[in-house]
Amino acid sequence: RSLYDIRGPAVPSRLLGHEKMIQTMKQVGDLEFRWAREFGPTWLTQGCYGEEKLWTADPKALQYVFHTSGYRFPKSTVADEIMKLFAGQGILSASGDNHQRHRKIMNPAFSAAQIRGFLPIVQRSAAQLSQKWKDQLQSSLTPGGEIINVRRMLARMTLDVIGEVAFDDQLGALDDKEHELAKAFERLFIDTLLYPPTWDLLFKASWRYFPASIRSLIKYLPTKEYRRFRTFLRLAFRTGKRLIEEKATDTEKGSRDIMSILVQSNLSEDPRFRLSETEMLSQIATLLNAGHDTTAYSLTWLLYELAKHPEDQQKIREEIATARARFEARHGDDFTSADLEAMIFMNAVIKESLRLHPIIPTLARDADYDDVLPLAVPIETKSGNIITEIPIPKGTQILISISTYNRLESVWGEDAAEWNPTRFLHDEERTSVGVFANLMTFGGVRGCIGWRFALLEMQAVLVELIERFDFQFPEGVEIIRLNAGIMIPMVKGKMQEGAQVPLRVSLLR
Ligand code: HEM
Repeated sequence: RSLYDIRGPAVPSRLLGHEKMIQTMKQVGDLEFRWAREFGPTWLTQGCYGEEKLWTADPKALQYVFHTSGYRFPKSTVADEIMKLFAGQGILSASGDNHQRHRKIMNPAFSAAQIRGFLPIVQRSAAQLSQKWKDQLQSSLTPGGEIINVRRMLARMTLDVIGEVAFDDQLGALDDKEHELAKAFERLFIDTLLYPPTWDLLFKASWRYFPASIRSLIKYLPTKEYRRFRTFLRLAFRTGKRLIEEKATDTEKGSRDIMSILVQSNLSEDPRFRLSETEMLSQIATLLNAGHDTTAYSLTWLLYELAKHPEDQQKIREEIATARARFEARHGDDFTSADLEAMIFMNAVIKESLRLHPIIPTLARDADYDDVLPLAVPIETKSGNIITEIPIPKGTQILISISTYNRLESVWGEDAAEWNPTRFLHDEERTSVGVFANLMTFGGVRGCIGWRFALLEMQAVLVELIERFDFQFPEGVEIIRLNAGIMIPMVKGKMQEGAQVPLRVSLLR
């Protein structure tokens, strides 16, 4: 027990350690923020069966785990198996050389030039969403706008967008209230990962002791959580099969969608390293999943913050108006990605929202070797020593608290817990585009492959919505942030209604 000297909160249960309290905490970050204040940005908790779990939000430790050490910190067994449950055998759950093989085949589809080409698709879908809200508001008899759960239509819009950019397919989720795939996504993580029962905590903690052959049976468990994952993946694979078949018969288009490039990239690969059919289907499930809900939730948090800060909303509107005037003089079709990039204040707002609301608040990694974790912020151990590095034996479970890192005063200043987009206007490094990659995913060998696209989508959708609508935060509503692996916004007291952010939306033009 080499970590015994690291301080951490008192253990509430010998069997469950801190696991139950962490999984049932009222809001994302509540416990971590408190523990980071008490122990510094690195501390120790106990998992089930007395396992040690090292938590860190330390900048140097994060840099080491995600960047310097390459593949030495693979995803934890539980994270890995959960990814398999909702995304099959794709890039999300591949590790080491296998991950490199997946990434090499996928990379060409995510180049900056390729992504820029998707802007008109995003702009079209954003305009379609905005038309829907406009119709609703124009037919409404309520003066002063309508209360709209912005999360719902944003999720449908981003699903349509990923359908078109990834597969050149019209999924039609915005137009169809009963859309099968959109509905299957709606509560997926709430039904499967939010507030896991005690038996499931104990069960998951045992996975790391099972051989892979036994773990491959997890998906067949007859409980409602695992059944839900199963039916979802079956639907995603069915959709994937349809998309692949349509692609096989549709030879004329010379499509530039992500999947077509991926297929070409796979075919030009040495046959020994090509993706198999199951891996290809898994990649489709992955793109459908990672490529839409993440952006939809991030956009939802953005509108939430802008509704709470009308002065910043107005500033963005003015920035867009100035850019629009310039652009009209130029007689372009619509804003280009360079125009979106040049909206300095809007981009600062996007960064600030991603910082305060990282939709993947924690990442779980295991040390694959005996190692030494370096720290930027020294911590005091139980025995009273001040240390700047922690020796960690192979197998150590490490939880990276992104939500805590994003609010560390040592990194962000005294107002780290507060909304202040101007923090990103001050220095060169913080205003650069690369900061987005860091804020979303920390980069490294397995950083988010879709961050450039997500950013483009957030920029284009925000421009469309802020130009046309005013967003206000309704009185008497409190939004809470729940952790279902992904951070879900819900209305306090109305959790049974699922993910939502209701805002008062009114039409500007
Ligand atoms: C605001 C939106 C997004 C956020 C916050 C986000 C966040 C993340 C994070 C934190 C990871 C790392 C997960 C881990 O290490 O366990 C990741 C990986 C990934 N993301 Fe995103 N993502 C977003 C949008 C997208 C989009 C739009 C796509 C696809 C079009 C995408 C595809 C992926 C893929 C394929 C991976 C796995 C990469 C790998 O393992 O090499 N993401 N994302």
